[in-house]
Amino acid sequence: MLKITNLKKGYGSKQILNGVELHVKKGEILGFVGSNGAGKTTTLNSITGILEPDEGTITINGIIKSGSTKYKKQFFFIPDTIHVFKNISGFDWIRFVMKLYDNDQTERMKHFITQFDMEEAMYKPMGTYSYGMLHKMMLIVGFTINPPIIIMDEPLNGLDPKSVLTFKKAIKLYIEEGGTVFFSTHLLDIAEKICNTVAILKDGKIILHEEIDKVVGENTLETIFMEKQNV
Ligand SMILES: Nc1ncnc2c1ncn2[C@@H]1O[C@H](COP(=O)(O)OP(=O)(O)OP(=O)(O)O)[C@@H](O)[C@H]1O
Repeated sequence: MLKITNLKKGYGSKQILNGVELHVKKGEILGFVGSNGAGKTTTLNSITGILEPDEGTITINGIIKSGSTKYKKQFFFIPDTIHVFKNISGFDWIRFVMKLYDNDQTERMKHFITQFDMEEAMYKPMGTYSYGMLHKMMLIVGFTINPPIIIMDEPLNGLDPKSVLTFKKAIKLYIEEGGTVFFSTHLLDIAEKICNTVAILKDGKIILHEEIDKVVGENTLETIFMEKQNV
């Protein structure tokens, strides 16, 4: 599904990604973890085209990363910091994104709007949304357009407990329908519950990519993570 080969990226003289190798298979709900500053956002931004890496190859569904619509339609990205058109309503914006993806799924959109308790807010300008509401709106868009892979940077930031539950249910449905999820998080307990695989980024490389059940065993993901960080 998503294949990253020898990904390298530095800022000035500081090397952040130093040969990332990762093959995310269809059906994975991958928790992408690493310490602050490990390079998770840099990796996600390299996949989604926000950043140009120094070296490496990225493909989704066999399509090599480029600025093409074909590549962009393979994923939907939910960044940590969400910038929106402040005067446009969430509803109008979702309809616009559905057109971009050639995927008019009005009934599905209504379903997720209700599930995320956003019925009232969707008709208001996005400039009035709280941080959590912006995240919910992006999740509604992602699950509505149903692309091959949804990539998210800290998607649970700002979500209330009910929305976290809705998020879990939506992911389950999306995976059953053939989707793949790649999300970065610091919430190891939640990652352990939601994800079926985990990848740890350390010193610019993936030092572990494994099924959660296999890696955790009698331990917790937190313990394994600390062990791998040599803490
Ligand atoms: N535009 C930039 N210019 C210079 N350095 C940068 C830039 N963007 C990121 N960095 C540095 O690259 C490193 C990796 O940053 P990145 O945001 O990818 O890490 P992260 O794993 O997502 O961190 P966190 O978990 O804290 O969000 C950090 O040391 C950061 O300061």
